[in-house]
Amino acid sequence: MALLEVENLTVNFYTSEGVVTAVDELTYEIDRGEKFGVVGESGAGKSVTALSLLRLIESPGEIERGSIRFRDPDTVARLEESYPDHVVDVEELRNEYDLEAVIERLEGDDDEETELADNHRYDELKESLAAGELDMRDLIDQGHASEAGVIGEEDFIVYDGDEQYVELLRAPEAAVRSLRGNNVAMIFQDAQTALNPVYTVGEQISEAIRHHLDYSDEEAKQRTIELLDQVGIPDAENRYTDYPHEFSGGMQQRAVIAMALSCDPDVLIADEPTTALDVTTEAKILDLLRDITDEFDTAVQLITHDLGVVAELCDQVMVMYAGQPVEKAPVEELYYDPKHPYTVGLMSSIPRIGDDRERLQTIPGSMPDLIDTPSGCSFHPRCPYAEDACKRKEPKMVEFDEESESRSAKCLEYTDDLEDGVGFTVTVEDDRRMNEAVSGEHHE
Ligand SMILES: Nc1ncnc2c1ncn2[C@@H]1O[C@H](COP(=O)(O)OP(=O)(O)OP(=O)(O)O)[C@@H](O)[C@H]1O
Repeated sequence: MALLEVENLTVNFYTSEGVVTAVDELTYEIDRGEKFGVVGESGAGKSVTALSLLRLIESPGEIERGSIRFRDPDTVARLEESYPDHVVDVEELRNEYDLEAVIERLEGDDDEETELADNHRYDELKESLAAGELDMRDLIDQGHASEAGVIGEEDFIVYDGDEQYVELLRAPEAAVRSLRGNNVAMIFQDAQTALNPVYTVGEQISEAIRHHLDYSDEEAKQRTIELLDQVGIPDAENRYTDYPHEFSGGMQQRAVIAMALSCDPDVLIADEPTTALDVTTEAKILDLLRDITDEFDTAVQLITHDLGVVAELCDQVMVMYAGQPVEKAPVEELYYDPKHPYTVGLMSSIPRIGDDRERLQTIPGSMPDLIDTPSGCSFHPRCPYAEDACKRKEPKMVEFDEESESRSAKCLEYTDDLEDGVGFTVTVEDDRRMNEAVSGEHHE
């Protein structure tokens, strides 16, 4: 069972120009220890997704709906001790409530103005119920059980038989704060903004350790020195008292990684962790991230616009476009056999390490306006293979049986809705892997 499950996550920003849907019904999961890459151009919704996991979306942004479930038995037990009145037993609710009656309660609350009526969710629920596909768990996870008053708005610890998890989106703020750092930590692209220039690097890491763990000053210092050593800071004991400006860019990023790992989180979110670094340092930092997160069995959600970086670190990839995933696959399968034209476009723009040529090709056009996303497939205005159907029909995420279960892509090609189909070919030479990916004749 996955450690982290994100389901139908939708995040809007209410701007003066209109409502920006930055993340749109996003679903994915990450296993314990898995290295999960999230790739896409600027504006795809990668950072908003990451900030949602930490519940750090600020006004005018709002997490509109969805579920973010964190399944770690120790964490469930820890939080249950502090929040014994926020526990839900799904089995009891199944016995107590009739699903149809719960849905009727929602209808009873409804007037024409409500969102539920607006987006036909109520009808969808009824259809799923009629098809025998709806369970109390769905109503809980989709937020309807709390809307209908079946559970409290902050009932976030869920037991269902042997399963147990915390629902981040219903957790009280103090519980979320205890998850941040302890369970889900984040490193940002720019180490300089993460490190405070007026404190020594060592003090800052020690402070993070003391804040989360019950360590004395001396213990925290020893742990910091160990960590600095582990992330490859030479002469860690003496460098403990250095200020951030006395560290090189690569060393600063190593220190930030040490700080993020100091409390042994289950998930580390790394948002473009190597963008500010030169190519050689980037490779070293990615190696370090892989080794050290393997050692601690930490799951990583790596956010980047660069498929080359994903190849260095990740097992699984999700390609995002305009707030939605367009393709998910194990990393090797994605590189050797990409399914979505956007993925192919991204691959074409991977520069080869040591190659000073300009990027081979870039995808023409830019990310659409997220206030008024294009009809049908949101990638169609930029897609070299777009047909009329792509303007009209929104593709579904199609799972592929023939390979691994975790492969899927969102293109009309895979529901046989295209007349000519997508015509790219990808050639990859073994020793050069995906850096030689070449898209078909359509990308001139
Ligand atoms: N504070 C905000 N106010 C309004 N819109 C926002 C805000 N933050 C993000 N957005 C919207 O959300 C979209 C997705 O942003 P996000 O930062 O997640 O993209 P990204 O894929 O991480 O891109 P980048 O690589 O540039 O960080 C943006 O295009 C923007 O329209």
